[in-house]
Amino acid sequence: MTAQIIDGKAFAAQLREKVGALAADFAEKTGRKAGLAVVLVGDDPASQVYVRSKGKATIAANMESFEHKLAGDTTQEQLEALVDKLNRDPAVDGILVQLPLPSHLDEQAVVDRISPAKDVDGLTPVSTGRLALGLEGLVPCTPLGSLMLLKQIHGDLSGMDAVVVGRSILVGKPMAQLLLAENCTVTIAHSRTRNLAEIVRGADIVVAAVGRAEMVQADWIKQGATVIDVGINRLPPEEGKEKGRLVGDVAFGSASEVAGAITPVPGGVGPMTIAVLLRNTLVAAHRIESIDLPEGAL
Ligand SMILES: NC(=O)C1=CN([C@@H]2O[C@H](COP(=O)(O)OP(=O)(O)OC[C@H]3O[C@@H](n4cnc5c(N)ncnc54)[C@H](OP(=O)(O)O)[C@@H]3O)[C@@H](O)[C@H]2O)C=CC1
Ligand SMILES: Nc1nc(=O)c2c([nH]1)NC[C@@H]1CN(c3ccc(C(=O)N[C@@H](CCC(=O)O)C(=O)O)cc3)C=[N+]21
Repeated sequence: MTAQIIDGKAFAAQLREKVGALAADFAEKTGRKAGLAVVLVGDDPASQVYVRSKGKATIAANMESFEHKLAGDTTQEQLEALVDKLNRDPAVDGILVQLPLPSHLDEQAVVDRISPAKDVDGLTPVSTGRLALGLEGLVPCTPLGSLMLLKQIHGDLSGMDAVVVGRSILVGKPMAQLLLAENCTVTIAHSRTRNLAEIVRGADIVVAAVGRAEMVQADWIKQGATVIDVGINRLPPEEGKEKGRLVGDVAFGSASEVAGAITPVPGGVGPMTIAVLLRNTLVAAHRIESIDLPEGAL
């Protein structure tokens, strides 16, 4: 049996369509488009993939896109000054600072500076705290997009055993919170975990968010399990090619012989991240303007 390939690209296109229509209504009601500002410092490869896909999708969804590409040697003061400016800018409803930042910068200090009202990445202490408390708020895009895919496949996730590999503030931790809120029994694994293969083998749902090309092997996967591959890794280019292939954190070819359902890379979680980012920007814009979104619209 080969696994169902979860078509994140198609699901994301549907979500972007809905967001785009609601964004057009928003522009009509307020006389302005919802705006998303993206800040990229330096040249992290996964971030470059992200920026490229994002600008176009934002415009196509009837929103405004503001891109700020800063040099790798940008100072903490310069970056914080930009965040302050975006916080004050009435054309900006969402602020996303691409992570990781170059190592000389204090990531948490930059993130803490983002106005919680514009925190479309769900990374500020206010957003993470609200998620942990089960209060509504802006939820990190990749975990929320991954959850949408899981719910589409399974409906109710209650009682399922979920293993999240990775515990970053951007993916692993909020993913675990969302699965817990869906009544999964959640295990969070990381670089110090012993017997990783064995732990993953117990899972009905595996979320791999590590950043290591094809690390999760087929014989780690329980027969029929659902595998969500968050990883975006660029392999070294083959002979005569300029760019290497994009692969996930799961050995897709062999794992898809064992899994019940699996997301591909590309075409899985990545497009969902962008669609949810647009959704979050629209949600933030409505809150900023004190306008209700239609009930259950997104
Ligand atoms: N598809 C998408 O939309 C997105 C994709 N990504 C991609 O997802 C991946 C993860 O991103 P992110 O969470 O930000 O990465 P981070 O580097 O912040 O976190 C990686 C996590 O993996 C853990 N880890 C590292 N090595 C191992 C190992 N050998 N065994 C078990 N755990 C390990 C780390 O453990 P420890 O905490 O102990 O160091 C850490 O918790 C990257 O490839 C990134 O590019 C990210 C965001 C969105
Ligand atoms: N603050 C912050 N938030 C993030 O969400 C964030 C970040 N920083 N830093 C970088 C990572 C990476 N990331 C991706 C999102 C979508 C694709 C994506 O659309 N991928 C396409 C591939 C497109 C192509 O092939 O070029 C796909 O998987 O199908 C990739 C990568 C978000 N990240």
